[in-house]
Amino acid sequence: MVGKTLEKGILEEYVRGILEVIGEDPCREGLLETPKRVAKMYREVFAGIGVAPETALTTTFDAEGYEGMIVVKDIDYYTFCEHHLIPFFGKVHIGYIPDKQIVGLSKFARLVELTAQRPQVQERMTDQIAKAISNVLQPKGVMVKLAGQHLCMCARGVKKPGSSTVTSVKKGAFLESESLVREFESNIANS
Ligand SMILES: Nc1nc2c(ncn2[C@@H]2O[C@H](COP(=O)(O)OP(=O)(O)OP(=O)(O)O)[C@@H](O)[C@H]2O)c(=O)[nH]1
Ligand SMILES: [Zn+2]
Repeated sequence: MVGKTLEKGILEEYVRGILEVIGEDPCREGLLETPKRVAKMYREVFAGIGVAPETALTTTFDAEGYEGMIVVKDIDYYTFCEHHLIPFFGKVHIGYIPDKQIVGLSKFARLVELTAQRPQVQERMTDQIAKAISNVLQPKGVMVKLAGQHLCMCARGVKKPGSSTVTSVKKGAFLESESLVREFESNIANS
């Protein structure tokens, strides 16, 4: 984890260095506390590095024969693009069909948070969420969809603020049944 591998003060020094090389004066009043704040922020937003996504999925219950689809949608996420270290953010939608186990609903939001707390690409984050659910619950099927706005495409570079990226991963029954995919899509479209 970030806090463990970085000696105290090193991150602050690096941030001060960046301020210097971009032509700023790290000693001016407005920037004096900035290295400390940025170091604190990095410890917070990258706290998931080295932590297995599966660890978010505690508190499982017996499915008690429930055979329907469970959809948790519109889970907000904010993460950092690993190419530019600026945010991308959006919504996660998760659907699964349990076999023997279900999980506490809030744990999906915890799973999303944990996968977001590391430098990411949207495809990998989608995959990590689907794999963790698959590994822990061994459901009949799972589908995960992410919508993302990448500041590296909006605020710099190609500068296309309206663009968004959609990624999805299907496992098990969702790979075999178009109607399950349609049910998932219609659940996330309707509120
Ligand atoms: N597939 C994928 N690409 C991403 C993601 N986040 C950022 N990228 C892309 O990563 C690429 C990095 O391209 P490079 O050519 O190495 O970097 P760059 O010169 O800064 O590229 P531009 O963004 O085109 O200015 C860019 O095309 C980004 O749009 C992501 O989550 N998934
Ligand atoms: Zn980027």
